[in-house]
Amino acid sequence: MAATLESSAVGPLTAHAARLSGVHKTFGQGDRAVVALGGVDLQVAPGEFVCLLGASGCGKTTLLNLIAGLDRPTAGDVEVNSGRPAVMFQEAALMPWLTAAANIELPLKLGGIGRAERKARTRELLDLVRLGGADKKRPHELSGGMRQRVALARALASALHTSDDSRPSLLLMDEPFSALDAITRDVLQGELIRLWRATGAAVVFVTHDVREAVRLGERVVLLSSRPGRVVQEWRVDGLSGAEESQAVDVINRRLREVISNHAA
Ligand SMILES: Nc1ncnc2c1ncn2[C@@H]1O[C@H](COP(=O)(O)OP(=O)(O)OP(=O)(O)O)[C@@H](O)[C@H]1O
Repeated sequence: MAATLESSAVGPLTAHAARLSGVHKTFGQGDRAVVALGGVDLQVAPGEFVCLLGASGCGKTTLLNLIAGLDRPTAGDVEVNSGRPAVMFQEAALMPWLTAAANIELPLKLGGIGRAERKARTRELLDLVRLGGADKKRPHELSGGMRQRVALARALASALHTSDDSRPSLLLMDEPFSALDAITRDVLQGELIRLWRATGAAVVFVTHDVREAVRLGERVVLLSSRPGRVVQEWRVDGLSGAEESQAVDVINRRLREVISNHAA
């Protein structure tokens, strides 16, 4: 993929879309302090697809918020070498009064892109997420899966078109498919892989579903709970069907160990 090949030309100092070094995050103070992250080191290469996996409450969302610049670490460094990262959440969070097309167009408008280019890019993105015929519909007229497609197109609009072209795009996804039924989730996972290949954006995808992490990611990063730390990583790209099932078993076992250690 082009973005992967280009990464070697970027040079060692900038060969990452995001880099976290010794990141700590504590909420509150004194007796009530919650150490959400206790020293996280993580690098995401340009164009890489990384899945963050962990039990509920282990700090996945906190980590994503830090990369997005929505919050600051208590200690450590978060470096992001991309345009403004785009974020996609579990709920589509669309503007209810705007059509599907207008929701996708909004970040382009806010990014100061001219009307003709905006319309053309929106049309391309609608086609990319296979919603060409639903452009004039408002969110309440769409199914949950369609709303997530609009949210995906909007995130891509924001990641790809407000970023300075010399820097890689970064898409941050917080359990974006977890509220969907199994069939719609399966379809959208396939779409996401297709879009990721087509755009070359780096993706950090948060999930607590091991199967989803292995299917989507090139790398799966397991976090421990309270404090959240990187426990183990696996490369999971290019696996055959049987190897993929094996990886799911191994990672599931390790996830259960991490959860039971925490509970003990
Ligand atoms: N603003 C906040 N104030 C206080 N505590 C917080 C705040 N945000 C998160 N926490 C705590 O930090 C820890 C990590 O939360 P976070 O939402 O990042 O976990 P998560 O892994 O995303 O969870 P889930 O999978 O359930 O969404 C939790 O113990 C949570 O209660």
